[in-house]
Amino acid sequence: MTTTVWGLIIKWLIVFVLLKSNIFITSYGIYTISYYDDCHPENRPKIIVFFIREIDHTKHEGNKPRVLITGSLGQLGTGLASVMRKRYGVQNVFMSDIIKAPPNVAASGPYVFADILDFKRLQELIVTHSIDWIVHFSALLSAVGENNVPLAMRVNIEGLHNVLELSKQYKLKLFVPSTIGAFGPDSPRNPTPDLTIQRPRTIYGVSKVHAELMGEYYFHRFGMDFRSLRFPGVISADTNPGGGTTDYAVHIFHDALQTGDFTSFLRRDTRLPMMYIDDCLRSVVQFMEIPSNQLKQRTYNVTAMSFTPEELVAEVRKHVPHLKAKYEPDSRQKIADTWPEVFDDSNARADWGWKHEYDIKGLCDIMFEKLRPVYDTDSHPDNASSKDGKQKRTTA
Ligand SMILES: NC(=O)c1ccc[n+]([C@@H]2O[C@H](COP(=O)([O-])OP(=O)(O)OC[C@H]3O[C@@H](n4cnc5c(N)ncnc54)[C@H](O)[C@@H]3O)[C@@H](O)[C@H]2O)c1
Ligand SMILES: C[C@@H](O)[C@H](N)C(=O)O
Repeated sequence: MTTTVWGLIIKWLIVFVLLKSNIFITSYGIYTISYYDDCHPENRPKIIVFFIREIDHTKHEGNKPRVLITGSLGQLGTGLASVMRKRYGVQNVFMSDIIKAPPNVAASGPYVFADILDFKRLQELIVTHSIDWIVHFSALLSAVGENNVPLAMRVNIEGLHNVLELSKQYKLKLFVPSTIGAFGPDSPRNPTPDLTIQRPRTIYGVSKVHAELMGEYYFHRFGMDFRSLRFPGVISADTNPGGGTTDYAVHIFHDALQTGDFTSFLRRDTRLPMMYIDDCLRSVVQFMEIPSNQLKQRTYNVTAMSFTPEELVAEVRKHVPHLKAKYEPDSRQKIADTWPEVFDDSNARADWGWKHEYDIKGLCDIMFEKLRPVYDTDSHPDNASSKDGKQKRTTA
């Protein structure tokens, strides 16, 4: 007999022994199988992969997860959809939001309307498209939330309740990002660990602590696979920030290239944790693919660097030496003064191998590499985006 036939016989003998010994046929075993079912193939133990192949009932291309991203037209969603589509297949990742998608996004893969406050619509999408994971990005950020507290309560709190209930009902894996804004003036600020006092002073922060606690409750009470990462300020070139306290760290790059004049809305010495978007998106994918039993917590801090506006100006001047900078703190200063200065993400690094790639120098290099062509080649400064879809600065 050939080696292949012997291999098959040995494999089936192993399955037979496993079946006989009930290792995977208990209710726990079935749970384990469905759990591994939505893992990336590389992360699956080999025997279970083999066994799943025999009983696989999913119709998804290559057994990849089907993902719904809410609020996907914001700063983080478009990039995450692109990363996940490369990994899981274009047709397996559904972008959704309440605004009309720009042509480049509409042409890039499935995009659907979904108001996070509309439970039935979300339910319909989950059932129709056989969704396995939700990445819940819809939110009003810190500064915008303070300007419209009732709306922030609806979107950030009621919206969360909808995705929690649906994830429980349909046994989905749910990712909800949290933030440095989930801490407050009573938290240790340098460094801020995962587990400490959380008494935020913004509706945004309060809604994120609520999300962390509700998600962890659903995990312990119902076994729902809830996961959350607390992000620092995220800095991106391809998309604009959505109205947060850390937005100055994106504005500076556009201002340096557009006018050479930058006004920081935070004081020169306000230190905040930050991260380049590629690190942020990589952390989401890596974290979502870690087997559930390897996670010691459901909510982890992640970060890459911490700097002040003055330190960022110094680094940006290495690329644009003529940059003029002023510091005119506004209402966002009060928020920043209550947030962590340095984030302790040692648990994420130890438990699931989180590692950032971009420090402040790497961040500035990549931001200028991406944004220079946008400002150099486009002769229409009022256009919000260049021909390749890269965004010019549009927010105040
Ligand atoms: N960007 C950051 O620096 C940062 C840092 C920490 C955490 N986060 C979190 O990551 C997530 C994504 O952040 P972002 O920067 O992309 O936010 P963003 O403000 O850029 O985008 C939020 C999106 O939510 C959508 N939205 C608003 N109301 C909605 C509704 N009723 N139904 C559906 N969608 C609605 C908006 O249209 C928008 O596209 C948020 O939960 C945010 O709290 C972001
Ligand atoms: C830090 C983060 O949550 C967001 N960029 C904000 O400033 O609101």
